[in-house]
Amino acid sequence: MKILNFGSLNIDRVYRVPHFVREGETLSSSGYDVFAGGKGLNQSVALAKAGADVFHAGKIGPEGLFLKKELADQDVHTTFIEETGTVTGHAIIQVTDAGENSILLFGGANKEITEEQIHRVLDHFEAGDMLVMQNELNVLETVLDRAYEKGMILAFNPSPMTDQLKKLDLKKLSYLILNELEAETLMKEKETENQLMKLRKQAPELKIVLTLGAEGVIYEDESQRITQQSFPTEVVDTTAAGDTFLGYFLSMVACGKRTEEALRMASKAASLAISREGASVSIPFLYEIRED
Ligand SMILES: Nc1ncnc2c1ncn2[C@@H]1O[C@H](COP(=O)(O)OP(=O)(O)OP(=O)(O)O)[C@@H](O)[C@H]1O
Repeated sequence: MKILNFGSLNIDRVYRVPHFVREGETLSSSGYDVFAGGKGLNQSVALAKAGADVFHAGKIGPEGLFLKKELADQDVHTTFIEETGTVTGHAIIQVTDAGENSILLFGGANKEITEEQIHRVLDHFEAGDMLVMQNELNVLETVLDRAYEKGMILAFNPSPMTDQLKKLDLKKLSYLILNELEAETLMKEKETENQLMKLRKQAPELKIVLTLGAEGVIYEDESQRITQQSFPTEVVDTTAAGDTFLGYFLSMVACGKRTEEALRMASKAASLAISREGASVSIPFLYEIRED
């Protein structure tokens, strides 16, 4: 099965800080690094490192060419990444000594995807292929609709969460992969059980993957619920924990693994990513998480 990830490509500028900058405060950073990032890029890297045949579609500006190379180096197909004259999407990331992160995003070229590009890309995919999307492009619904019409399997990660997503038709999706905060905002509901109930009511056949940070993950479809505990680790940098989880989970699903196994592998991979600094560079390879 081919996986198309129509997603964001960002330059991550990571600053190490004692605490997040407060209103009116000028704070010195004790460290600075530049990484390839963006939820889209991270998820493509995770999918590829987990062994999937993944094609990334998106847009970059002139200073973002290295992002394409980084993806190609990880065996992600990059022919559907187009170049434009505007600034590449980028993120200013603060990472505290406690491993927490806060992120300021500028969409740049990620917000310039055209209808023509969508057509050009989707022409190369067919029924049974998987589409993965996050919420960092300007064209979410158009891509989802076209891919749905083609009979592709739709996996969506409502991140970052916006009001527009509350109107999304969840019935078209096969997989909804989200964290606690996203579930709370999307369903306007604090309790996990109520969130799941509301989601199921809106989309009875949806496969829900609700990640709960250190508490693990709940998977639910129309016939079963599976819970998977997280693998305890030293928290160094939580950036890309969710992206690592998603990439590993979907890659395992795409290659026919049982859901329990996919959840376990994804949790292990996310735990390892958290124990390392950075975003895409922290995502482990399959051999690192294979069980003896
Ligand atoms: N402290 C932790 N220890 C071990 N595993 C963790 C921890 N935090 C997260 N994980 C693993 O990563 C998965 C995804 O985490 P989480 O629910 O925080 O996603 P997220 O909020 O999308 O992540 P992020 O935005 O930080 O990338 C969890 O289901 C769990 O398996």
